[in-house]
Amino acid sequence: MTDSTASRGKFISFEGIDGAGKSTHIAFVAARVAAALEAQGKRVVSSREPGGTALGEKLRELLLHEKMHLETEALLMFASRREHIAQVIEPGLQRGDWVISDRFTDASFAYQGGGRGLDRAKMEALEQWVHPHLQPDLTLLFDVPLDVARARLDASRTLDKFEQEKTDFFAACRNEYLRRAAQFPERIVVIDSSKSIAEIQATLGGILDQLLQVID
Ligand SMILES: Nc1ncnc2c1ncn2[C@@H]1O[C@H](COP(=O)(O)OP(=O)(O)O)[C@@H](O)[C@H]1O
Ligand SMILES: Cc1cn([C@H]2C[C@H](O)[C@@H](COP(=O)(O)OP(=O)(O)O)O2)c(=O)[nH]c1=O
Repeated sequence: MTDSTASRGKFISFEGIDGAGKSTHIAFVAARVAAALEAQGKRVVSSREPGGTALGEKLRELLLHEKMHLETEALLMFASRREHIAQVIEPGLQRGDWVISDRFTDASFAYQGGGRGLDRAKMEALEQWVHPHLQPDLTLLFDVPLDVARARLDASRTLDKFEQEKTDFFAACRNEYLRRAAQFPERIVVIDSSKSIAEIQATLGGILDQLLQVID
């Protein structure tokens, strides 16, 4: 938990390697939470990283399409995040709204740390600098075997810079995500995303019911 005051909203992040099915489930979760919050006059704020603010979306465009030094990439991810926290996440949580973010810092550990090999100590320093007192209340980690993710990606869209990476890269990202899930089991819930969309939604419904009990 990030805060003990009753009126503060909750922060949920979505994570997983590209093609795991994360985007497919965000609208479902947002609608479910919004329906539960309506009676209190609270809202769901859906956002994403990199991005989520006007500046962050410009950084996203660069990050997803330009080649750059690994450390530049990590710094820009955290620059986008800093803006996102200041403009969207913290104000939303303080209003009592629930904030749902398509990716947060676990993605930097997975992609820049695991995938690209940036020293974990540097990632931890950035995390401490940018959000020393903020963590998601819940992180949903959509996990699938690499071949399943690749087949889904190839069938669904034109690939960006990250999505064009090779199997080894995604294997390292996935390992780092799973390492983080083992390190923070109270925050990160691993969802078996090789199941059908209906089965996954049933699992998500159960997880949300538990989290939503706190506002009943
Ligand atoms: N559980 C699932 N079973 C079958 N196909 C899925 C499942 N989840 C997602 N997909 C499909 O896989 C593709 C990639 O899903 P998406 O949600 O965009 O992944 P991500 O956001 O994790 O990159 C989409 O075409 C989506 O419809
Ligand atoms: C937030 C974040 C994203 N990324 C990468 C992961 C994704 O490949 C990409 C964009 O994420 P995403 O929005 O999930 O892509 P899409 O809209 O195509 O589903 O940015 C990082 O490398 N580090 C980060 O810190």
